[in-house]
This record gives sequence, structure tokens and C-alpha cells, in this order.
Amino acid sequence: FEPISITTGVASITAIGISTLAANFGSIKSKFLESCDDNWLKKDTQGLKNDLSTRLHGQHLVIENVVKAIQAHKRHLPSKALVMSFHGWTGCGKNYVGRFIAEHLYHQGMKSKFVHLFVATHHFPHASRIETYKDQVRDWIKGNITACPQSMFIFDEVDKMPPGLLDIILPFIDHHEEINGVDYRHSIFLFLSNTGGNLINRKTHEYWSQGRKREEISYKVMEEVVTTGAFNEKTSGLWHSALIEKNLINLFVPFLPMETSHVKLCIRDDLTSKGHEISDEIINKVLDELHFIPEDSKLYSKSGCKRVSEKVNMVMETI
Ligand SMILES: Nc1ncnc2c1ncn2[C@@H]1O[C@H](COP(=O)(O)OP(=O)(O)OP(=O)(O)O)[C@@H](O)[C@H]1O
Repeated sequence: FEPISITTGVASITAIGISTLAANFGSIKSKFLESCDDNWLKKDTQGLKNDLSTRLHGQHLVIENVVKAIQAHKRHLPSKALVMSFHGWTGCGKNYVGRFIAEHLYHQGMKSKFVHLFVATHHFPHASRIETYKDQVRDWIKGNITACPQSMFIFDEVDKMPPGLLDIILPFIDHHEEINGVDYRHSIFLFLSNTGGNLINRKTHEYWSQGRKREEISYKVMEEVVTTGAFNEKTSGLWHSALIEKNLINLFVPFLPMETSHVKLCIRDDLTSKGHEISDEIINKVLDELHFIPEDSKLYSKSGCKRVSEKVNMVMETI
């Protein structure tokens, strides 16, 4: 008996030892190597709200709606993937907001291996290769969501994508519990484009001309403006897209053009982040470097806040 029991004892102690070791190794590995678990994923929607409220200027519709959509998606068992389409002129904050979302949902932010950025002119430059791109995008999405259901995909410059390419993601964002054993409902898709930007600007300017505050512009009014543009502008990337027809985009997010007062705030932020002093003289010098339109009122910055950082550097060089 004895030798057997000793052997069994040793074997079970060894087995326990190995499984404990494996568990410890697993948890140590998960602490140091990014994994799809609570060590690396977060749901900091309050932090997102705070950051957007203090650091995103002039975009009341974005702050209200984006945070709500993410909260709802994260709080309940979602019925489908969250799909948000960001629209607006250059430099109004579309990528900036994408970055904040990443920072508050992933400890590694944009560097997370669960956050995937596709830039149309870089990843999909040739319209003639659309069939290859479709296969690649399908495989990327499938592979990445299989590895981590909470993956986020950002498609930038959607208006420069070959028309029809985005429709490939249709089955992944529809109301399916799973497809071939993979649950796509926890993922997030962001589409970024300038589509509808001119229409958004025109509507914003209309309010200004009537002496109304831009904060009075309701989401309902702008949603209609944006969906009309997205569906009808031939170069929208979403032109007559099944994603719109089938109502698979949860939220259209309008980014309004940036006024001088908003650009001033961007200049202040940039000076602060670089440790420079802030003075009206410096702010005005930077403003002088930027272009404002339309010709008569000079209300809106032509490049939003996009060139602020570069212009601050130039002005600080000359001081
Ligand atoms: N609304 C804003 N509030 C504060 N800063 C902003 C805002 N919009 C833009 N910025 C600043 O300008 C930079 C460039 O903006 P961003 O890349 O988000 O523009 P975009 O809307 O994505 O433009 P594009 O259509 O050209 O890609 C940001 O990194 C940020 O520093």
C-alpha cells in the first residue's frame, strides 16, 4: 500500500503544484502581457464624460450622445455591436474623440492590441482591389473579435474608401447572438469622415445668422442633416450603403465647425501641455496664422484645431 499511496500523494501534490503554478503564471502573464480581461479592459465612462466635458471644445452634441451610447452598450448585455459614425469638417475632433474612447475603455489606449485603426488612403488605396480588401477586412474582424470580443475598430477617412467595402461588416454588426461560435455584440466600430461636413456647417451658420446659440441645435435636427449627407453624397463611403438602409448604425455623430472662441481654447490647451506661458498676445499671434471662413464673417476655422499645435510651435520660435 504504502509505496502506492506515497506515489499517489506525490503525484497529486505535483499535480496541485503544477496547476497552482500554471494559474499563478497565467495571472502574472496577464498582469504584464496585455490580455482580454479586467486587468486591461475598463469601462470608465465617467472618466470619458469628464475628459470630453473639459477637453473637447464646441461639440455639445458629441459629448451628450457618445457617452450615453457607450454607457448603454457597456452596462447591459448589448443586442448588437455599437456602431457610431462621426461626421464633420477637418480638425473638429473626430480622431481626438476616438482616442479618448480608447483611453477610457483600454488601459493601453490607442496602443492596445484590441484597438484597430484603419486609414482608408493607407490601407485601402486602390478601388480596383476591393475584393481583396473585403476578404482582408472580414478576416481581420473575425480573427480579432475571436481573440477579444471587446475589440474596437476605427475606420478613418471612410469617405475615401472604395464604395461598398464597408458593407462587408454587415453580418458582424447585425443582431446575431453569435456567428460560428463567435459573439460580435461586445465590439465597437467607429466610422470617421468629412461626409456631411458642409451641410453641418451650413446648418450651424443658419442658427448663427438667426441670432441663435449653437448650443440650441438639437441632436434631432443635426441627425437628419448628417444622415441625408451620408446616404446621398456619392463620395461618402456610405453612399446608398446597406449599413444605413438596414439601420445598423446606432449613432450618427455631428461635429460642428470650430469658432474663434473654441480655437482659442485649443491654443490654451496646447500652450499648457508644452509648458509655455499663456498670454493674449501669444494666442492672437497663433490665431493670425490660421484661416477663418466664410469671407464676410470669418466665423469658423478652416482647419478646426488641427494646425494649432504646429502654429504654436512656430509662434514660440519667433518669440
Ligand atoms: N473640438 C476640439 N476640442 C479640442 N481640441 C480639438 C478639437 N478638435 C480638434 N482638436 C485638436 O486638434 C487635433 C486634430 O483633431 P482631429 O485629428 O481629431 O481632427 P479630425 O476631426 O479627426 O480631422 P480630419 O477630418 O482631418 O481627420 C486634435 O488632436 C486636438 O488636439
